[in-house]
Amino acid sequence: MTDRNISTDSPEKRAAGVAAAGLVSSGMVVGLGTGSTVAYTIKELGRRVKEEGLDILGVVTSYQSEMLAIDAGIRLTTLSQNPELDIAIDGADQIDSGLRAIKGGGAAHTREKIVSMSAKRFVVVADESKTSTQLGKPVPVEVLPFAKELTVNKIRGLGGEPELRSAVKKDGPVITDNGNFILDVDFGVIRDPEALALQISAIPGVVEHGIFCNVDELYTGNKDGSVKIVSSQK
Ligand SMILES: O=C[C@H](O)[C@H](O)[C@H](O)COP(=O)(O)O
Repeated sequence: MTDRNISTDSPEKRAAGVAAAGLVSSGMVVGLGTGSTVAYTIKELGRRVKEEGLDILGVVTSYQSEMLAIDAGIRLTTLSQNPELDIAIDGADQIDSGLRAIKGGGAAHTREKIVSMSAKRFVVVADESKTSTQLGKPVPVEVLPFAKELTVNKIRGLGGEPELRSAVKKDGPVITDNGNFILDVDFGVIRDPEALALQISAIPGVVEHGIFCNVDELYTGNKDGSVKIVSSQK
């Protein structure tokens, strides 16, 4: 389990998050992801708004990124007002050598996917621990509470072992920002992420899963402050 605390300092996450903020310039509409790595991007964008007069609009992906962006002084807009974003920047829980990612460790992947798919360019920021040759972490799947039993059975039919995500400081399940449940599904090593993504999406009651096949660039931060940039071959 990675540290999700946005107050704990991490040089690797900071290096990646701050470097990716450098892709943003005045006039852009920017998708602001969720989590402890992109929190550095949001804070850096806020610093540039205050100190350099950077003029941007942000579209948030969760209550967490909304609160951070407001604290940072970033003006916000909505997808209804700005359906096409110039760039979206976000973290990941795992990312493979083909830039396929698993997201949703913070249960925000549904809005994150909508925002990333609305952007001309989708950049993931991560520390080295997130990179892997193949995906194999549990896949978060947001499901309608009404459909829990059906989705659990159908996911088992795909070879996955689902576990209802429990809340830490509340009795019972995690309730997402959209009012739904999260199933964390262990599929073992995922040999064909694109195919699995389509199969999960086809289950009635699934709102969205955490497999992302639309990453354009990956910024990986290292402890020495250096950042490795990899672009998709698409
Ligand atoms: O739901 C949460 C998101 O997908 C996060 O972007 C992901 O879990 C990575 O978070 P962190 O940067 O804190 O590891």
